Amino acid sequence: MLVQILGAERCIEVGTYTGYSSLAVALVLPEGGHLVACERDGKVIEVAKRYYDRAGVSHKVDVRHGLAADTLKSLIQNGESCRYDFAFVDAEKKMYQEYFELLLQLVRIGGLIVVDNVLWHGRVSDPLVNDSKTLSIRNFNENLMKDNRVDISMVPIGDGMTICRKR
Ligand SMILES: C[S@@+](CC[C@H](N)C(=O)[O-])C[C@H]1O[C@@H](n2cnc3c(N)ncnc32)[C@H](O)[C@@H]1O
Repeated sequence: MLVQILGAERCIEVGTYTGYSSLAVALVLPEGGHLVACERDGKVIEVAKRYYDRAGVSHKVDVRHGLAADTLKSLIQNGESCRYDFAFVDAEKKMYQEYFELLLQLVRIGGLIVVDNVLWHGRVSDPLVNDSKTLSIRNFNENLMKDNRVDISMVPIGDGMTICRKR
């Protein structure tokens, strides 16, 4: 829905797994739309590709096998800064701040970066839970609150999702 409301044509997904959320994006992209799907696990990529084929959206999805941060850096190096409308982050939790910094370069002003699992099953608000993933997401959330490069809205449904709009 966010992709449709935004009229997005160029999107990025960080963490694709078997393709559920990327398929949701690809299905609402216009025919000439483009989704870069970042995934490190070759086996799940094969599953995702089967679903893209079955849904008739393979021509819209550019699957990049490898570490997502490397893929995002290569997009920046290829001159694609500010050329994306929408990004969805759903991969390695300890890397959220780094993904966000890279995506902030790739997304245009007014574009969205949507970050999944920001409540981390409630652990971020429990001071007794201090494992490394929880700390990373908690710090990421705290940084985002003070970040004047974006407007944010934390949506407390499911495992929590923060919508960030680049200023
Ligand atoms: C929660 S799943 C993604 C689910 C998917 N977005 C969906 O909703 O259908 C997270 C995925 O991120 C991938 N992943 C984790 N760390 C990664 C990294 N550093 N680079 C690329 N992919 C990564 C995992 O292999 C896994 O498939």
